[in-house]
Amino acid sequence: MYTTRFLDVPPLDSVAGTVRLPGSKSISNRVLLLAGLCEGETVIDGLLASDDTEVMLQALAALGCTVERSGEAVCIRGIGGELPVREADLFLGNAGTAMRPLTAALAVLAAVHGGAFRLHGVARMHERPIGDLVDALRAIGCRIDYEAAPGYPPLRIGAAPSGLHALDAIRVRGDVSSQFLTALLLALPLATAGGSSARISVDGELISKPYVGMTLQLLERFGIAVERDGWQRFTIPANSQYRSPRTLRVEGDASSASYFIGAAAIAAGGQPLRIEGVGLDSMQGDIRFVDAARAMGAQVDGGAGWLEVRRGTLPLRPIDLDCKHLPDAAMTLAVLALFAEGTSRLTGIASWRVKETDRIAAMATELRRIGAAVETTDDSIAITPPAEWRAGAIKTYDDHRVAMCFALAAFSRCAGAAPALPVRILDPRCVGKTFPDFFEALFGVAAARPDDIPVLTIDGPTASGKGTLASAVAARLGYHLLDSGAVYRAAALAASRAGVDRDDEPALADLAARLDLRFGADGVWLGGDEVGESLRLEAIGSLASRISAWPRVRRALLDIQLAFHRLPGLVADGRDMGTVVFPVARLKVFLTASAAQRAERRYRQLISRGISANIDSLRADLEARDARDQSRSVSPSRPAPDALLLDNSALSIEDSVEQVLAAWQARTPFG
Ligand SMILES: Nc1ncnc2c1ncn2[C@@H]1O[C@H](COP(=O)(O)OP(=O)(O)O)[C@@H](O)[C@H]1O
Ligand SMILES: Nc1ccn([C@H]2C[C@H](O)[C@@H](COP(=O)(O)OP(=O)(O)O)O2)c(=O)n1
Repeated sequence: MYTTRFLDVPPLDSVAGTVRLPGSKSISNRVLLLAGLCEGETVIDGLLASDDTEVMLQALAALGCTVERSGEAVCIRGIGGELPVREADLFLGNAGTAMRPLTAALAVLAAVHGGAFRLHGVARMHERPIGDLVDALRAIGCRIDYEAAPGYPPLRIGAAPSGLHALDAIRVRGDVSSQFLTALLLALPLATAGGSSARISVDGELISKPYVGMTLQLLERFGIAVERDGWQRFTIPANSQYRSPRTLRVEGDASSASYFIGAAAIAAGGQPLRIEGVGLDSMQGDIRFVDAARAMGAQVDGGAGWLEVRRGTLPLRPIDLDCKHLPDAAMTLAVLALFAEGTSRLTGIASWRVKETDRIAAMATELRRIGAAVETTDDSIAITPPAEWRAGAIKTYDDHRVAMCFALAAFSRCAGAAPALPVRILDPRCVGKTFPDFFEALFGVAAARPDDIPVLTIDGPTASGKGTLASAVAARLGYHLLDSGAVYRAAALAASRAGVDRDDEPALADLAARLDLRFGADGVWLGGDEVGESLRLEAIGSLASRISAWPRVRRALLDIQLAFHRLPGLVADGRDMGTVVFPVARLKVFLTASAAQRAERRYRQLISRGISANIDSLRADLEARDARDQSRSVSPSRPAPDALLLDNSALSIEDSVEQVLAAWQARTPFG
């Protein structure tokens, strides 16, 4: 997951390959609650790992459920209609799918068993209405108090003074959020233990019916057969009891699929994009996004648990659609509208106003930012594609779906934008709510023209701070990091281990060409050995300096270095990054510091690692190395003509990082 302040998605051209979707958030949190309420163990496979499921898991654990994780599966031992923990303070983040059902379940449990619970979340959660659900629960005798603003969390739930009653005449509004009805359906089986059935009537037209359909299907899996009269009346039979299905697999998230269906509908690429985890048999309403994408021009095939999508008509056909049944995936349609020939209109989206943010306002603002003409009403949005695309820094409002759908704006070339533009996604971490690895998954299947994948190079002499600066800058930009010195050092280490003479160019080049080198989060691996520490030895640095003077060695190591040039971008440090390996780099920094400073830094670095060192010999060594690196015939260490020269002798690390980031920012269109 990207936790940077922003992520620049370069102009993207095509998609290909296979993407596996994370589990559906809606199914995951419903199943977790049901597993938590029933007796015995339920093993849930394919559960979404995200912020929203995490708060649900923590709440269940706090309420006395046993939660065991093993790999992809989670095993829940439920409380079986009892209430082992009678007091808890539950933080539920911004997860509506946790707040609403837990409110209903705890209100009913506390009414039956007694107890005191506090439910709260982030600031935005305290702005999301829950009054209609609370009213329905109060009407059957539950005790729920508002801690602050009436109608909104935080909530305090307590024992019911006179028990539950009027179970046969429960009323709930269905036209604001279907989550209220879902919450009641999930929780009310608990209220039927005393021998009465529970009957719920829906006031107003029920929105998001497919989500309620999903709730009913999942209840059935847990042994609860709800009788349904159209979408207005629901009856839960007396003495209903949750029965664990023992094992259950969560479908991939159909809303998450929409970003990839959308990408494949607009991107070039002869092959279809395969999407696994959700298919045409899905129980999720948002699978109907497939019909909308087809109507706009996409070619979609599919079966049970899979989809294959390719571009059909482009520009897309504009769409005029009532989106009541697919409120979440409809946001993706709003961005696809940028690729249509004419104005698209999405109606029936009043529920957008009470989601993670006011989504109608957010989408309108951000679509306009990249050049679209947008008109909105209380429950609709109309989008006309940009006459001229603009590079936009997209605000995401702590809303995962805003972040994910706007990533599609990076395909602007497919809509004819010239030049093609990158898109900046602010606070990309918000995708953690439902799809923590969304951007990684996108970069795994999307391709960009090499010239569009940005590179920032940092060259300079030894101990000037290249590595420190490069890794800090890469971390701030969310880019890959190439420590090319480590590649030369690895070749030197391999040569030293194999006993190859430092002057035997053909043997060294042969060894370099076969180097089995892997850089991973778990260290640097040469063959089966982790060699991170060994590479830093001064003797290996010196040998690297010597063997790196051989042209054939340099050539043999080129591909390893070029392979780092991947989406979303690269920061590369070394001697010839800007001059030879990445001459097209957007920013080339040549970093220097006085020899005295550098010797001092290296000395401190070695001492802090418990390696003894002598400052005078270090200085002599580094001066000899500088001379060799600068004077060799191929790729000598020197600044590129267009390099930014930065002497950091008198700068702190943070100051150097800020200076380089400022120079980088000035070279982006987001300035
Ligand atoms: N601007 C700076 N000011 C002070 N110390 C620095 C600065 N940049 C780097 N250092 C320190 O100098 C040492 C050598 O830096 P390193 O990044 O390993 O250099 P290089 O990759 O150029 O050989 C590190 O211990 C680092 O913390
Ligand atoms: N792009 C590069 C990177 C390193 N080298 C050579 C020259 C250097 O003396 C050695 C070791 O590089 P490294 O950057 O790890 O060395 P320092 O950390 O600066 O001491 O490799 C090179 O020739 N070209």
